Amino acid sequence: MYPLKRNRRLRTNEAIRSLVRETIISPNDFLVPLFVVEGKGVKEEIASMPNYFRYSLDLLEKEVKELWSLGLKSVLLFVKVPDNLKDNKGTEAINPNGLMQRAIKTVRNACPDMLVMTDVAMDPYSSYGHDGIVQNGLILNDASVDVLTEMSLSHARAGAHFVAPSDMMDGRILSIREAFEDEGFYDTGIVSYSAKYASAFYGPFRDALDSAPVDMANVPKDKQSYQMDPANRFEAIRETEMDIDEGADIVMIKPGLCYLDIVREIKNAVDVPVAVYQVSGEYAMLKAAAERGWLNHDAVMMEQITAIKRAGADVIASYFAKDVVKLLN
Ligand SMILES: NCC(=O)CCC(=O)O
Ligand SMILES: [Mg+2]
Repeated sequence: MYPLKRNRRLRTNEAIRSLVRETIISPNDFLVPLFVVEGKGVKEEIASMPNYFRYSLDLLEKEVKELWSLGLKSVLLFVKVPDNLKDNKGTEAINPNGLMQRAIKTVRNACPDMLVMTDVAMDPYSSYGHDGIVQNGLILNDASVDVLTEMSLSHARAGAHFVAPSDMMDGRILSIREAFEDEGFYDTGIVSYSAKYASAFYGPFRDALDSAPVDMANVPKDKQSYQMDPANRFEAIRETEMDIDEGADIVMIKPGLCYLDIVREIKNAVDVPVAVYQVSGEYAMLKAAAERGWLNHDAVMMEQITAIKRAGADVIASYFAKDVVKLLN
C-alpha cells in the first residue's frame, strides 16, 4: 500500500540534508590558476574570461596574499610571453631570469607557505603555439621532452614545489623525475596532465596567453597528434598508469565536466591523488550564460564543482576557486 522506503525522509530539512551530504566543498580542494605578465601595476581582464585577470608581478603578490587570506593555499602559474621572446625551441622557457622564474620567487617571497606549482609546456613560448618542437609539419617528441626537462629543472631551481607538465609528450614524466633526482630535488613533485584531451574548451585560455597554434604551412593546425581523442576511454587509463609508473605524484584529467566518466574510472583505477582541471571554456560558458540571466551563476558553479568532486577529484584546478570560497564564507 505505502512505499516500503521513504527516501524523502532524509531530505526533509537542511539539517538532515547536511548531515547525510556525501560531498563537501572546502578551500582545501582547490588549485588556483594564475596568469602572469610583464610590467608594473598591470591587472588586465581576459576578454573571454570575465572577471579573470593577468597580473604583473607586483599585483601578483597582492593577489596571492588575498588568496591565502581566503584559505586558498595552492597556485598554478602560467605566463604570457611577449612575441619577440618566442621561438621553435622554447629558449625563453629556461631563462633563469624569465618571467616564470621570477613569478615563482615572487610568490614564494610574498606568501612563504603557499604551494607553488608551475605549468611546464612550450606553447606559451613557441612561435608556432605548440607544446613541442615543430619540424616538417610534425611535433618532435624526444627533443621536446629534453626542453620540458630543462624547463622543469629551471622551475625547481627557482623554488617551485611541483611542476605540472601539460604537454602530453611521451616519456616526459620519467625524464623530469630522473633529472630532479640527479640534481637533488628529491622533494619537488610532479603533477602530470596524464589524460589531457584535444578539447575545444581551451579557447579562452589560448586568448589569455596568446598561445594558440598559428595558421602556417608545415605547422599542425591543432594538437590532435599529442592530446587525446575525446572519444577514448581506455587510453586515458593507460596514459595515467604509465605516468604513475614514471613517477607522477598527482595525475590530472582535463577538461572537467565533459570527462567526469573518465575521472571516476581513473579514481577507481589508481592510488595517487587525482586532479581535475575545469578549463577556461567551462568557465566562460557559465559566465556568459549568467551575464544574460540565463543561468544562476552561483548555484550552477557550486553544482559543477560538486559534480567534479563527486566524480572523484581530490584536487580541482578552477578559475572559480575564489568565487566558490567567497560564497562558502
Ligand atoms: N595547460 C593548461 C591549459 O591548457 C589550460 C586550458 C584551459 O584552461 O582552457
Ligand atoms: Mg602520456
